Amino acid sequence: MNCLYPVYLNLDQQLCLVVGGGKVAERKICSLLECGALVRVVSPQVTPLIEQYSRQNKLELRSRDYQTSDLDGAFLVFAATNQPQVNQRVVEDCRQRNLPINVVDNPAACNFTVPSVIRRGKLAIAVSTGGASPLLAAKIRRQLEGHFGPEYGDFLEILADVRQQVLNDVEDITERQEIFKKLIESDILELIKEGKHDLIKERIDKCLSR
Ligand SMILES: C[C@@]1(CC(=O)O)C2=NC(=C\c3[nH]c(c(CCC(=O)O)c3CC(=O)O)Cc3[nH]c(c(CC(=O)O)c3CCC(=O)O)/C=C3\N/C(=C\2)[C@@H](CCC(=O)O)[C@]3(C)CC(=O)O)/[C@H]1CCC(=O)O
Ligand SMILES: NC(=O)c1ccc[n+]([C@@H]2O[C@H](COP(=O)([O-])OP(=O)(O)OC[C@H]3O[C@@H](n4cnc5c(N)ncnc54)[C@H](O)[C@@H]3O)[C@@H](O)[C@H]2O)c1
Repeated sequence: MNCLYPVYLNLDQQLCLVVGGGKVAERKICSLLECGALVRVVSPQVTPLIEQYSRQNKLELRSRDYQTSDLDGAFLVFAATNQPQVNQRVVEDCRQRNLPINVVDNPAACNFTVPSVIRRGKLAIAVSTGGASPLLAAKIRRQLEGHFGPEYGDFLEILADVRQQVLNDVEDITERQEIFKKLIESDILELIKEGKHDLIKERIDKCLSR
């Protein structure tokens, strides 16, 4: 198999279809909702959480077996039933319509897979093992969680603000790059971690001084 091509999708208001309503479907649904997707679930049975989200209108639930027309309007599709022949039918329907398909029981039939993800604000580190061992992906994710603490989220907020300011105010690209480099090499991350917020402004000003 070729190596997989990593991308980060903007799913805001995009319709994603999840076929199946068990615990694996629930995991995919939760991560889709977190990213602002519109979620349609087709499944005769669902977990209590999916049931609750349906009652709260957080997703559209079709409480029956999958049919091809459920794909109408979908941007991404997940086949997450415990019935291999149903999952296979969803795969074939998606191939016909040229829709991206993730199938939870057959990595070779997926044209995208879901990685294990660590998030710290705008920072998202995704781990994939190309389907070889999802459990190892999750273990590596937990190891990374220890290394990249919540301070990275705050640091990125600061960097994004200052970056905008620098893009507006500093015309010379080399000078801009030097400032960005100084910012990421500075001790601002440590200051956030140690709660020394009063020193941060001074450090930013120092990086901005020419
Ligand atoms: C990362 C994560 C994302 C997510 O799902 O959100 C994810 N699986 C997770 C957990 C997990 N999955 C499984 C177990 C039980 C232990 C075990 O069997 O190892 C656990 C552990 C648990 O449940 O805790 C079993 C399993 N998974 C797949 C198969 C089918 C097969 O291999 O044939 C089977 C066998 C089923 C069976 O036995 O029949 C297939 C896939 N699982 C993937 C992703 C894709 C490849 C990712 C990669 O490249 O690494 C891929 C190809 C398709 C896809 O689903 O996108 C999430 C961890 C999130 C986190 O904790 O951070
Ligand atoms: N990819 C992964 O991360 C991963 C992890 C563990 C297991 N798995 C695989 O995923 C499969 C699903 O696991 P689970 O624990 O969620 O299963 P589950 O038994 O909890 O749920 C199965 C769901 O499929 C639904 N379903 C059955 N027939 C259907 C149909 N015709 N149309 C629509 N929905 C239908 C059921 O209503 C039920 O909600 C397992 O069989 C296993 O092969 C994948």
